[in-house]
Amino acid sequence: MAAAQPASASTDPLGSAAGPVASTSRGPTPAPPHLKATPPASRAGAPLYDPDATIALIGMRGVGKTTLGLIAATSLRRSFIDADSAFQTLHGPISTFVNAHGWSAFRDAETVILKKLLKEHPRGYVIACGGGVVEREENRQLLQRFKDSGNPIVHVVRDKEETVRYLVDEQARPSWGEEIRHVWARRTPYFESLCTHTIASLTAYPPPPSPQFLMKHVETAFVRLLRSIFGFASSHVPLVAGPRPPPVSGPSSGEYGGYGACESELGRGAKGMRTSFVALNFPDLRVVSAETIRKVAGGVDVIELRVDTLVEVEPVLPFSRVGSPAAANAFGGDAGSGSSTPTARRKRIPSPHFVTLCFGHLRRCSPLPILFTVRTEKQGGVFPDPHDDNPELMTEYLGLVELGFKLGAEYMDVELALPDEVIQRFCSLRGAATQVLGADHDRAGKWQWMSQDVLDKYLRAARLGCDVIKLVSTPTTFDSNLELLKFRARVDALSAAELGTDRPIPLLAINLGKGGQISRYLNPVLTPVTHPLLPGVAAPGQLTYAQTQQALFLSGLILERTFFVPSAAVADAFSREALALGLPYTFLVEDRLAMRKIEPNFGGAYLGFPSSPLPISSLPPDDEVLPPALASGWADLCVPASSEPYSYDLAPSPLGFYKHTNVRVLALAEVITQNLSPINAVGTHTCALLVGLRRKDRSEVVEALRMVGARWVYVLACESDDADEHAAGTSTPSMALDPSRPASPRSRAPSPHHHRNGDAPSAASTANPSRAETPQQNPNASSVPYPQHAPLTLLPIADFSSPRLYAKRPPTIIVSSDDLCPSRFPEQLFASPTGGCALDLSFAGGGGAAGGGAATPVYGPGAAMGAQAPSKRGMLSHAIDDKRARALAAAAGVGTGAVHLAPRVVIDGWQVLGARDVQSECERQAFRALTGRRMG
Ligand SMILES: Nc1ncnc2c1ncn2[C@@H]1O[C@H](COP(=O)(O)OP(=O)(O)O)[C@@H](O)[C@H]1O
Ligand SMILES: O=C(O)C1=C[C@@H](OP(=O)(O)O)[C@@H](O)[C@H](O)C1
Repeated sequence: MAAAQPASASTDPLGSAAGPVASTSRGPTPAPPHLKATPPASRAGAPLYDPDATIALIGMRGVGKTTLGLIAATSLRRSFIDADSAFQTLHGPISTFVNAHGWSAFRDAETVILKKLLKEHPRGYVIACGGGVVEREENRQLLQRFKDSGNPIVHVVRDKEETVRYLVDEQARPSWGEEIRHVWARRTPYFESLCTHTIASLTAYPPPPSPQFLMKHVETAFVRLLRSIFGFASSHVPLVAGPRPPPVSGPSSGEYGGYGACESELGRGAKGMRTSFVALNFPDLRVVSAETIRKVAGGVDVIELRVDTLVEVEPVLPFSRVGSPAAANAFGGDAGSGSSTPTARRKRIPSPHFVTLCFGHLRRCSPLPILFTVRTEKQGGVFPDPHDDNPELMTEYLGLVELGFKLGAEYMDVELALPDEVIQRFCSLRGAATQVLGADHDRAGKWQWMSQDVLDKYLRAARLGCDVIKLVSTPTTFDSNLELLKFRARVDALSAAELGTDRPIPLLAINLGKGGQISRYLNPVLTPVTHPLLPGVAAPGQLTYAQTQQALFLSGLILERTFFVPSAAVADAFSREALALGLPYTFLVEDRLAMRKIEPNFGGAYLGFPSSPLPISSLPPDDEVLPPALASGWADLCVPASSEPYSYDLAPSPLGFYKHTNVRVLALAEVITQNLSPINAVGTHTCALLVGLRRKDRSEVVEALRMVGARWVYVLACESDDADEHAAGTSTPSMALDPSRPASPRSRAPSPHHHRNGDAPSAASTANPSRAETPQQNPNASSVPYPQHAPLTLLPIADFSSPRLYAKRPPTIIVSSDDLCPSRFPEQLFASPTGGCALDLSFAGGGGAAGGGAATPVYGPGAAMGAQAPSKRGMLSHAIDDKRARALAAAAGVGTGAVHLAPRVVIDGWQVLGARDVQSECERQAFRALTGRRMG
């Protein structure tokens, strides 16, 4: 196989030949000659891809293209083709073919197949290409044309060492007859330049109890990326008052209950419109624990990945100048200076591979949207300033910024010092997935906030298409902070004609340093904050989230609130959390709803375990009932309906109206999603079984299953509800719950008084995700993910032996309670070869099983509180234990005994969850719904 040459290292990552780029130091400059002029960028929001466009996956051997391709196809409800399998169908095993005919013949045949696949399946498919497909110029051209005709190409990236280890052990694929690292080095530039998107294929860490969950996090991240680039969902945070986009949700997205951000429709009342992000400046994110990331992100809406502060360490090759002064420098002075031989050195600029893995790790650890920032030195960052006489550095810089778009960062920082054309070009890359935050920093303290110059900066950024504008100055006097406030008022008063855009562009404006701290906490849009666990502040004057909240409280901009919770344990855990976040909130265990009448600072009430939820028929008629409560018929959380941003002059309305929801429905959906392995991602064939549930549990679980996207639900020995009666009355064997038909007789549109201050109607904005899906972009598309009205069909059965139960695929979701369970669970119920999620509500639970899934109460209130839910093992978990014991005994060749395995030992893909898992997730959801902040 001839070694093809990689794309020239000087190729412009924005798509044309490299050339000198104007220095960023002189502010906006004419376009560098090599950057094609682009028409003014349209605003973010429109997807760049047809909703049905076929996706191609490329990447090295063994990185997970086939595995992820299957997952994507299942989740997006498309067909999947593996190009290697297509080859084998035609020519037999690849190894045999290569051994008999050589690599060149293999590549010829591969080209024929690739051409055919890309030509014949431009829509509705996911195609995993062979790892060596980029070796041939002809194939690269085929892929380039495929990309040019509007198809996404995703580069799958896995840790280099891990992949090499895997490939060294792997015997099935034919040998290249060449060092793996050489092949890697040659192909990587091709993959990086051909792809439109990049996904980090990380392995779960710590290792999950079941191998089926090794790639659960990648599945969630990958499906999230695909859904955002096709415009099916968005995790952007509402930054200005007004209508909100539909929430992120849907099968396998793992993000039920609203946005990836901490915003929740209910909690917004207590939080107001202020948003913030935490600036992560760890040198190597890959080694930061998920727990640390969760803690530092407590309360904030967005996480910033500071790419310029990342430090990549690479091995020093034997022929490098070990021990030389240069090597010592490279180690920052603490290596190579003595007699010890250095084995690694710091790379000046992190590689795309390293940045991709850091980004993937962040995705693995947090559902929050990511702001991707490559800050240059001139703007207060660490990335060496790209100069016009250093085109290679400029190419690296622009390449790193472009990588953020490819990774699907929700927000991309683009420095306004770049020329117009470059900014517009970046804006044209964002599609629906990304918003551009144009940033400019006055490090020298020259700006006058009320000068025309500064206004012009804002107007230019708006004209170029930025979605958020960040202006940062260095104050010389305290008055500069007052000037900044006036500047904000001036911007707010701009007319559409002056702005040149159809909507206001959110402004993040702050002053640096101690003298500017007041401007930080008063800033309403995406205030950057730090955290004591970070290596240091990312910019002078940064405050912690808790400090900003305390300062806002002292300024009268956050009001004290009293919330009512069901137990002392919950009150204790929530109070500790509020204290850590600097919130002036009190949590009391009192007689629930009655308190809202007499407590002047009433912020909300949660009626979780051991309280009982309220039937919605008992709620005051003018209160608003949100979909999870409306559909299930039960409400377990309420907050004042008023959603004004809180302020000293806007009193809360304790005697006003209230909004009610059911956080248990959200928690059930979350627990089920997090505990289904990727291969069981909910699809058209997913079957669920409900056994022995009381009316309330049953209706909550059914609603959660509908949110998750389940289609077929068997119901055995459950208390009936209206739906059953309806089904019995019409003697239909199954009953499709039309999402447009409320499951409860109580159905009303929220009354107008709930939507003061230009807020979107909350029922619409928290509408059940399956209803809120918006695949309308192309109603004629042959395969549109997540049909808007995908019905959930209830299939009543009389007992476990009902032939109906075995007519379709075996259930992969089983929810049971011993209360009404008629008999023992037969083993054949667990026939799903890929296991499933067993939720036994009569079982306390082992604290979640999905390796870091949301149901794992290793942190937060669930862990602290220790649920007082049922302590015995329920019949469902017993049955799975017995099945495992029999399987183990059979494998060991001995008779079965009463072997009971620890709940976290999973040998067959079945994840057993209990009441405690649901309860701790309920509490996380409740904290978020009450306070508007995610727990840290
Ligand atoms: N991120 C990952 N974590 C754990 N295992 C992985 C990961 N990516 C791939 N694998 C495993 O490596 C093997 C090769 O994956 P595969 O999808 O066939 O790769 P490719 O199609 O890119 O050659 C499979 O057994 C897969 O489960
Ligand atoms: O790297 C390569 O040259 C190859 C990779 C394989 O695809 P996968 O990456 O899917 O294993 C397969 O096409 C063939 O063995 C050649």
